[in-house]
Amino acid sequence: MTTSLENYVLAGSKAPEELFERIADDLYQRGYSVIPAALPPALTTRLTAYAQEAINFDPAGIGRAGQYHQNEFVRTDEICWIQGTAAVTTAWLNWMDCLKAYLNKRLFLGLFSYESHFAHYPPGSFYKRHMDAFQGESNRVLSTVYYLNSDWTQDDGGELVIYPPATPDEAVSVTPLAGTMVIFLSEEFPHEVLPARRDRFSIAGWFRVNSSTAQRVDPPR
Ligand SMILES: O=C(O)CCC(=O)C(=O)O
Ligand SMILES: [Fe+2]
Repeated sequence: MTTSLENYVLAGSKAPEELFERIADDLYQRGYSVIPAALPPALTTRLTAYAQEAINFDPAGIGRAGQYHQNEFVRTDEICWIQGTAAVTTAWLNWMDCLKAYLNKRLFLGLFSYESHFAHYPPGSFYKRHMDAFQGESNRVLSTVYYLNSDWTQDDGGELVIYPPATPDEAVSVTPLAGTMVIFLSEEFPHEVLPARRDRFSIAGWFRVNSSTAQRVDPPR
């Protein structure tokens, strides 16, 4: 009998405490974490197939609601926001929700919601060096990237390069191989995506704190 993916993440097993602890520890010590084979392999396989076969992508833009625009000098990927309407995306959101609960308990981060999108970088695409959030301007606290590319080799390019603020010369380069998860403090780490020679698939996401005010209510995505 096959267990459904929702059950796997919701009830089939406990949250992977050891893994979550390692992420919490990395974030506390140095502000970022790179974890190979992070999710259950069956879930990674399903997410990979879903990204490559089941969704329609739109060109990505930059900036927030009012100032949103497309700029192909900065980024040339295409994206699709995740709503959790399929079993496989529900399982993804459940896993990230478990991580959110753990990080809140362990590091008192006060994370409130999580938003994420699939991304597709066709060959030659890139995302120039940027920050995901600027101090005081955004409620994005943690950035996450999860890769969905089987058999990715160094010759395929498409590395994520993150620049630790204390040691900008010691850039960290991550191969976007399926199963690798990267998490970093959104306001601290400039980063970029180098051009890839193959189609490159991933899920980019952000944990946010609640910044609802009397004027504006933060929608949980
Ligand atoms: O795909 C990646 O490696 C990073 C993507 C990214 O930086 C973003 O979407 O903001
Ligand atoms: Fe980014």
